Amino acid sequence: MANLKVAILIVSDTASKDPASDKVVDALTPILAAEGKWEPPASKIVPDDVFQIQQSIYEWTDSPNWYNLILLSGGTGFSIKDNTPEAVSPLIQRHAPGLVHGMIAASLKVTPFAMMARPVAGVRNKTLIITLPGSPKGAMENLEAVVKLLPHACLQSAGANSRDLHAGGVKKLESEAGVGDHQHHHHHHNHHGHDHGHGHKAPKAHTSPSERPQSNDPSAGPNRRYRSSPYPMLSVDEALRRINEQTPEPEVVEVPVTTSLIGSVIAEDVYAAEAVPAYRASIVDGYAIIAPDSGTTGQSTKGIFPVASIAHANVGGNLEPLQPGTIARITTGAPLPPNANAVVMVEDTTLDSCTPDGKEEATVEILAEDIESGENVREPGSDVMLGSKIVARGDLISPVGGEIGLLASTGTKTVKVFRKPRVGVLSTGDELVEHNDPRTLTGGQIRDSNRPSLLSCLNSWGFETVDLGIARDTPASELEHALRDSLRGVGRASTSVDVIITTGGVSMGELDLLKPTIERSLGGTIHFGRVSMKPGKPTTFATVPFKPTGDATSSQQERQSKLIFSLPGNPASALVTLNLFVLPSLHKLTGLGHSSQALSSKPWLAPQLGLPRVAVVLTHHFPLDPKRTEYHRAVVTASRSDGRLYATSTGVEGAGQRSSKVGSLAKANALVVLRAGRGVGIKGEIVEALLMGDVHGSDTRVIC
Ligand SMILES: Nc1nc2c(c(=O)[nH]1)N[C@H]1C(S)=C(S)[C@@H](COP(=O)(O)OP(=O)(O)OC[C@H]3O[C@@H](n4cnc5c(N)ncnc54)[C@H](O)[C@@H]3O)O[C@H]1N2
Ligand code: MOO
Ligand SMILES: [Mg+2]
Repeated sequence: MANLKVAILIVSDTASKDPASDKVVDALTPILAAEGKWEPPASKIVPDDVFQIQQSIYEWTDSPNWYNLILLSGGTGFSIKDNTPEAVSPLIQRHAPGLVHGMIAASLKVTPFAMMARPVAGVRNKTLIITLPGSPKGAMENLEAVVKLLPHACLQSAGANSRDLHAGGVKKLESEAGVGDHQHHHHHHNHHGHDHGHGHKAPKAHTSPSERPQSNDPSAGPNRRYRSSPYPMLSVDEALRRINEQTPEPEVVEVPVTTSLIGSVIAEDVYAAEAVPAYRASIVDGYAIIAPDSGTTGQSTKGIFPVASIAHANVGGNLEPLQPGTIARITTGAPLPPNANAVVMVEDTTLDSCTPDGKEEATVEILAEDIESGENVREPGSDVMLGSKIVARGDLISPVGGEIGLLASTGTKTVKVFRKPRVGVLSTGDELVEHNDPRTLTGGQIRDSNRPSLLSCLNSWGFETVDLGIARDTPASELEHALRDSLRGVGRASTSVDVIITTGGVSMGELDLLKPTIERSLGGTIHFGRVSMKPGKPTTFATVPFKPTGDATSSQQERQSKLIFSLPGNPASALVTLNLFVLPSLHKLTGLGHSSQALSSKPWLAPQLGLPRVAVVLTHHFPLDPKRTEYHRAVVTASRSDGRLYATSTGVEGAGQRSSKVGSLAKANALVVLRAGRGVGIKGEIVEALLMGDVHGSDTRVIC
């Protein structure tokens, strides 16, 4: 069955100028067709340009419309302009040297020049990527050497679940993610022309700017940096989906019951080890009596009775059984004496006589006549039954105190919870100065406001944080070392962190080093590098492989891959994206959202993950961004007169909502979600908002 998708990328300056000159697509197509497993190939031609090669690969591996196999042809030789392996290697997550050996071995049987090829093969996401020589003959020989293995390799790379390969869901996902400049180039070229083979051209200096190949290698210098971002622009929904997909399942730890449990999620049902109350207890202050059994009629509880004994709440030891015709004074919570079966409130009695010394009650008159057996008595286990489930897997230990109270009341010593993630926060940039540095700022210096604002936000959510300080842009290795150290738990992070949050350095500047450092130096995978939102467009999310050190038990505590959220440097952008993207991931790591995951087709939107979403009424016009969804900072109040929530901007005029203005978040307790569009969100309109803080009531009429 032909259901595997293959794309061919021709890398050739010549063919990119004259598509008719390409012969490779026509040479490879029949070889694939003969296998009967491949759809007709998509193809595209790009010049020997790292940026364009990588952009094509991203489109075919990182979009919802991904391909099973990418074959690149050309640019694998030794000539100066041959840079296909350099473009492909950083994007490969798992290398496949066996395929490389297989291809070279096959070529060596034909020509010793095979040693001059520099092929690369491996997997990115679910896609197998293989580079082939640029000559049609060489490309055919190499493909033939491995073609039989490819369907199996591709299915395994895709998780061997071919059902979700290209089923209907793809189109749906695509339309959800389909924002911005994401394009497809699936046309098939049937052109003929001369060979654009590799390796035998005279080296040529790239003197004119347009000929300089672009590169994601920061050491290549500013004149070779990307001039448009290679990262597809995702919708917020697709970005959240990828974060959820990459966030590992939470780990289980056993911890003592203390107040530090607050914010933890229970990992294993807890059953009451003790009944509450453990004995028959009085609910009121009064007198324990022997009331007639229910059903018996005509027997009044009214009358004068001697007070035989006293039961206090803190009583120890055994109580004397109550004799018929007598009553026992008792306090709230105290155990009933044996034989007693009801308690009459002190308010329903009068003192009849005292002891001779005048200090004690001798007889008491009960005024109530219809007290029934069981009245004002808590039976053993009637609050919490012995062995009953008191908290369940997935329950959050809230700061309200109810769950901690239940655990404490039943004498629960330890509980199994999901380990809360440890989060490191790193600022990046040469311009940054500690916020409390006493010196006057000079030149382009900026006070580091992101670290304090992000750390305080994370702490308010109850996560353990590590202040990772500032990493300078120069030398570039400082950033790499800061990231490595915090993953390994050395330096400022004395224990390794689970999640790293960085700010700054993710956009298009020549010193914006986060993306290349993660991909090239840490071998990480960038799951997205741009999101169609305002603020926060260059928000970047990556995972980096992590090898735990130490013994087996400690390795159980460690995750195999760690998450990096590289947020934009602009202070408002950093704080908004922390709220929007990082919180749902931390919630999932904490064990939230599990129960609804099974029910929902969109687990990343489970109500327990991230900020609460509510409907608010706009109290004035809000300007809209024509292209990007805006997360407009606002104050939301609850009207006491109509019970609705009202949103007022923290500033719409001038720089009001500018990404550099962290003050747009001062006093804000909500992000109003304004879908891209023309004009304004109209006063009175109801829109979605994400609540960041407490909502207070308002007496004033907010909207007239
Ligand atoms: N040519 C383009 N330029 C920019 C684009 C674009 O698409 N094309 N995107 C813009 C957007 S949107 C944003 S947001 C910023 C993101 O910038 P970076 O993440 O690369 O951050 P930096 O360049 O390092 O810094 C930006 C800005 O923020 C200040 N900053 C950085 N760290 C801190 C901190 N810890 N505390 C306070 N302020 C900080 C920094 O000094 C800069 O002023 O890029 C646009 N450019
Ligand atoms: O996307 Mo940026 O955060 O607007 O300034
Ligand atoms: Mg920048």
